Amino acid sequence: MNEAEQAPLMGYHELLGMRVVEWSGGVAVVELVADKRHLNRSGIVHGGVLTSMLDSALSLAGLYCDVPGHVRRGMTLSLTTTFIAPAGAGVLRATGRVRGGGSKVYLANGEVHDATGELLAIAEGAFRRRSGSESPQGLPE
Ligand SMILES: CC(C)(COP(=O)(O)OP(=O)(O)OC[C@H]1O[C@@H](n2cnc3c(N)ncnc32)[C@H](O)[C@@H]1OP(=O)(O)O)[C@@H](O)C(=O)NCCC(=O)NCCSC(=O)Cc1ccccc1
Repeated sequence: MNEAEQAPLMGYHELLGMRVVEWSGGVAVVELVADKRHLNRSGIVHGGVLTSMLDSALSLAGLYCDVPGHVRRGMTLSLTTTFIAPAGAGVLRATGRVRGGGSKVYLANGEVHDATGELLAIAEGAFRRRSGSESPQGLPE
């Protein structure tokens, strides 16, 4: 991915500080540098931050578009997150992979690791592509 492609994809990404750092057909990787704004009262990263990262990585894994100027859009139907270990401030990395599905609905799973490689959370979900976003060519932005 080039630098332009790493720009925040949407206002919510910008708000949380998420960046898409890898994206190809069936796989997406989202990173966030957690600081004190992402922590809960116990001083660990709020589970909603990890869930947001997983929602983005898993959904984007099924929305990769290989045509410049085109985009594929989708929505989350369900997402289940399991929190494995507490996360501190620092680099967090969520990876999502498409595991199956059809032209509209797809199933994905993935996980969040910290910079040491510790597994923090896992998730699986169901997602739906918008009409016109079924093929990798997508639609004009
Ligand atoms: C849509 C459906 C799953 C029903 O499906 P069907 O039986 O097929 O029903 P139907 O034939 O009536 O067509 C439905 C029409 O409804 C529209 N539309 C509805 N919702 C949205 C929407 N959110 N965004 C855009 N459009 C939406 C849409 O135009 C569609 O028409 P289309 O054919 O595409 O042009 C229903 O249960 C529902 O609305 N669930 C709520 C889903 C939801 O809000 N999820 C949470 C937010 S997702 C998120 O933030 C995570 C994320 C991060 C990064 C990247 C990507 C995602």
